[in-house]
Amino acid sequence: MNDRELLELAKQARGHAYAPYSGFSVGAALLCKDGTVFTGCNVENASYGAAICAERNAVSTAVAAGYREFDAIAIAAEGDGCVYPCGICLQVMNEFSKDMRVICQDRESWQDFSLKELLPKGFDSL
Ligand SMILES: O=c1ccn([C@H]2C[C@H](O)[C@@H](CO)O2)c(=O)[nH]1
Ligand SMILES: [Zn+2]
Repeated sequence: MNDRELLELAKQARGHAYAPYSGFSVGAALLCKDGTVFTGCNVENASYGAAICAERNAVSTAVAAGYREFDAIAIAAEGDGCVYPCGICLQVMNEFSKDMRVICQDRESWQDFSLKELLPKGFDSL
């Protein structure tokens, strides 16, 4: 699974987004170290604070299936330009795979970051 293919799965997942309040649909595709892929979309709620981002949805789905080691996550958001994961999602990724990569759609292409680059000093109580 290369970055382009992973991003394509993120775009497909974006089609399932439930975002009637923000109107901002996001999809994510999470590549596990063994090659398994989990996807997620943002799911909003009438109680706005109950919304979950696409990235955390994908990570939670993977963890619930017994996967905790991730290689990369691709993110496809609405509109033009690069959308980076929010701080909470970065922190959640940091919990499981500090060395993972973050691939953000940017128009017809993408940008590739390390998680460390986007969250240089994540909280860790261990
Ligand atoms: O990286 C991001 C940024 C935002 N959102 C969602 C949360 C909310 O539903 C909507 C607007 O912030 O987009 C994501 O899923 N991922
Ligand atoms: Zn988030």
